[in-house]
Amino acid sequence: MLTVRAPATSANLGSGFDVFGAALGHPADVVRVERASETTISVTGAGAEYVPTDPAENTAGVVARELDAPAHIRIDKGVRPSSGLGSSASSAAGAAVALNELYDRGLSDEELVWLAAEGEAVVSGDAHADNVAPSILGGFTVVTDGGITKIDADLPVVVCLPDIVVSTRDARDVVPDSVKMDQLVETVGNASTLVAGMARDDPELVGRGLTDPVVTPARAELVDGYDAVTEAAREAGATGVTISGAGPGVLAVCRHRGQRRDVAAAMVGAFGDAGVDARAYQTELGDGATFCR
Ligand SMILES: Nc1ncnc2c1ncn2[C@@H]1O[C@H](COP(=O)(O)OP(=O)(O)O)[C@@H](O)[C@H]1O
Ligand SMILES: N[C@@H](CCOP(=O)(O)O)C(=O)O
Repeated sequence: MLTVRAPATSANLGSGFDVFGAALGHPADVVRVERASETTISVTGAGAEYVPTDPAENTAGVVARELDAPAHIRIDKGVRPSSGLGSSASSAAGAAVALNELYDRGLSDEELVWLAAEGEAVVSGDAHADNVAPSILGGFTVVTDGGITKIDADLPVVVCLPDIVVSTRDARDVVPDSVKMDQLVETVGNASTLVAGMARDDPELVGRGLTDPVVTPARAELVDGYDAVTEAAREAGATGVTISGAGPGVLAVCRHRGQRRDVAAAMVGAFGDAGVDARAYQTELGDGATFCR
């Protein structure tokens, strides 16, 4: 039996829709695999009751099928589904890394990213790889058709998760079909600023680069209290705030680790004022999938 811990992730980071992603120090899914003649799946942990155990519908089961690696797969969810924290991607990433080793397939990390993205296609309708890439590789990742670039950034963050559900599939439906030239120029500028910030471990630049004039405003409507939470996080010192992935999680970048407590309390409080229960993860950019003993 093999066990892999695959971290939660925050995709998009505002200006990098379907391109940017970051691995979080916590939470994470733990995926255990054992050779079998047919794939079976069992799920425990956060939101387990909402995760399908039919291998054709579970992202980890799809990975096992694509890799022709049947297994008993046990998933302990640290990442609640429909969170905007790459819940479905963590299971896909963990399964891809674990099954590649279990069956000695010899795929590279980049090949595993494209394989795990096939699992994502069953839940969101698109094989977007911006969650599975950081969950496998760690750090901050840039995914394009041409390949994957990784930066090992050191960045304190808070991710606040309200007690509401936004499915990635629904949140993709509200993304505008086209952008205006001034929006394109602003997005390219912000995305470039963010990448420079990641390369320099500079939270001011990363925070500035989170701003996005197209996708985030459209999706903010799906997250009750989003504007107030954003303002509260900024007042508590965050350098920038955006929707994590497709939401409803909200990501805030902090100047230093000691600031995370105040930012987390401000965000949870603002959600509370909007009548929404929430919890906050005080974390940082972290490692990709790792084998456990
Ligand atoms: N292994 C899995 N873990 C979590 N969700 C899964 C898994 N396999 C399939 N799903 C389905 O994926 C959906 C959640 O994925 P998604 O909407 O992308 O949320 P998130 O933003 O947390 O990734 C749910 O409908 C869930 O049933
Ligand atoms: N680029 C995707 C990312 C979805 O992330 P998730 O954590 O909400 O699954 C999108 O924005 O649709």
